[in-house]
Amino acid sequence: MNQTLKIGLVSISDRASQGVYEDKGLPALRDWLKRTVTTPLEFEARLIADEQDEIESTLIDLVDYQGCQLVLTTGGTGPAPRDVTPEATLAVADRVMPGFGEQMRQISLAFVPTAILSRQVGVIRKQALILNLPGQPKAIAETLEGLRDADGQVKVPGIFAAVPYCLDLIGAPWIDTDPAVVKAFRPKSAQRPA
Ligand SMILES: Nc1ncnc2c1ncn2[C@@H]1O[C@H](COP(=O)(O)OP(=O)(O)OP(=O)(O)O)[C@@H](O)[C@H]1O
Ligand SMILES: Nc1nc2c(c(=O)[nH]1)N[C@H]1C(S)=C(S)[C@@H](COP(=O)(O)O)O[C@H]1N2
Repeated sequence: MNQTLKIGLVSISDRASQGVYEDKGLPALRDWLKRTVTTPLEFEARLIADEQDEIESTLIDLVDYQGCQLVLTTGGTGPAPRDVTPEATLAVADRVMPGFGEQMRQISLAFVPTAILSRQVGVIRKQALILNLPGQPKAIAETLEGLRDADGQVKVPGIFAAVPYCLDLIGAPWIDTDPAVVKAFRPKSAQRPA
């Protein structure tokens, strides 16, 4: 039996948190994960404003008190004065994982030239991997899943391909993915017999 992976989902948006528009971040994150991860999942979701203190306390609560092993944020990664998600994420980090931000910007350039405006970061805090995704709801699937050509061949791998092995290395529960969405990559030595 696979253990349940506990995932924190954080939508960071001034307007969605005030009810000016409907939040599409949390449903997009939840739907994508449900159709991709084939092992048991449990979610803790939060919708908050672009306030650095609130983002930091939410991340600390999800990791330290709720026991999440993976936390995905959406929103607040751009250059506008109220975009402070990367600062809050770095403030609670034990270690930075620069490859995630680099790869997300690389993937996103295949979709929009403004990809370089996202300052998104990936970090580890205690037992958890925390990843910032851009706020555009469509950017969630784009960055996690990557880009395919018309024949369905992967042109740019999404970052989620590296998440299962990263979770193994930090002691989180084993997860499997549907290869039709994302093929998880693990080195041979880390694979389980089929
Ligand atoms: N949680 C969300 N739900 C629905 N749409 C969103 C959400 N977050 C962002 N968007 C959409 O993506 C666009 C770009 O996102 P961005 O994070 O830059 O928003 P913003 O301009 O900082 O505003 P806000 O923080 O009020 O959402 C927004 O203008 C909005 O159309
Ligand atoms: N995959 C993807 N990445 C993207 C985008 C997008 O639409 N798709 N939008 C870009 C834009 S326009 C901005 S300003 C930055 C930061 O967005 P955020 O402030 O909503 O996090 O993400 C960028 N990265």
